[in-house]
Amino acid sequence: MPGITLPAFPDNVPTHSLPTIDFELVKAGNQAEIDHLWEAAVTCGFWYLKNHGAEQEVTAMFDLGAETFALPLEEKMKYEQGDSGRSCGYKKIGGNAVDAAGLPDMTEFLNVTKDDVLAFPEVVHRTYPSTVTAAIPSVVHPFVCKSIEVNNTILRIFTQKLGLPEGTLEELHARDLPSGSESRVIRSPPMPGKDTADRPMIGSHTDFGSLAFLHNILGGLQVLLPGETQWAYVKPIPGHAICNVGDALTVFSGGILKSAVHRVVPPPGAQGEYERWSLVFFTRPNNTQVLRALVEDSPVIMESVKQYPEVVFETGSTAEEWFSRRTKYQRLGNREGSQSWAASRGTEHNPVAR
Ligand SMILES: O=C(O)CCC(=O)C(=O)O
Ligand SMILES: [Fe+2]
Repeated sequence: MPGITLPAFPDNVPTHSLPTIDFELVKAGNQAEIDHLWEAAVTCGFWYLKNHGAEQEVTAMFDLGAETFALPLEEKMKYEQGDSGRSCGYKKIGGNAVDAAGLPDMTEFLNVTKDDVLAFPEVVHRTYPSTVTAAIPSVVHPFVCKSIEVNNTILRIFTQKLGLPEGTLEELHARDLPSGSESRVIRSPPMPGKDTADRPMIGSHTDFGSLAFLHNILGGLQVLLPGETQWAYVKPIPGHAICNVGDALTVFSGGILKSAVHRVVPPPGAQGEYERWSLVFFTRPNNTQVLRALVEDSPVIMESVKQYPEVVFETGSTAEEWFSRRTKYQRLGNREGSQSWAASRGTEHNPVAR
């Protein structure tokens, strides 16, 4: 729970030493830091981001999450995301599978779309619990705007580094066009002494969209970096966000940007005695954008695609269809066997993304 003293992250578990990028330097155009960011994105697909300037907005979102998750389950269920493939709204603990066998997840989610927040009080996709509605202007809107600023700065750099015409990735993630971009607050109950491999709380996955701007307090996030076979934790560092590349950027870039597989397991050591909270802003492409490598727009991407003849970068899916399919088949309400898990997969099978 935010605001109380928590045990330290243990020093005897395998932990990634991810690169740390200074957002202030990146924003100011510091070439060495921009190169550092690029290196992280094309190797690990994960990095820490410091000096992002969103601390206050993050704290306010955690408070809103605590207020909302404290509502009676019956009230929260009035805003359930449902089985149609729509992500926005509430997801109860156990609503999703974490593996092909259909083991239920151990997290509750509150997903609020960028479109509903920016258009408020107009409703674009759906309504939310009263706590959220009351806080959209003062809490959710500032968090969404800060997150968009951070992620769009990164997209601008990727556009340049990929040799794409100016504005390309920013236009594919337009602030004012409908998309699956959303903020997510996550809470998991304490799980003391659980064997981590047996009991993921969020199953192994690649992110469905383009970029995640993640804030977590306790450990539990584990990443399988490209080319590695051993899971290792990402240790939360106060004031540092964790950023990662999702499937859509891997596809647009013809495999240059890496969408790494990750999962959430119970917090390690004494941290397992506590509730785990995290907050994410996901930037996802415009709904109508087809997910395919941008080969016509960049010789660098064209070359990359040629290097991976076994990988299909023509998904034949719009961003909306991709997102909806993955969301839908994770839901236990849609489960018909292990093929449902397979239907929820993105680039996890893809040797470039791994
Ligand atoms: O809670 C975390 O640390 C990660 C959550 C995550 O990977 C997701 O929601 O996609
Ligand atoms: Fe994720």
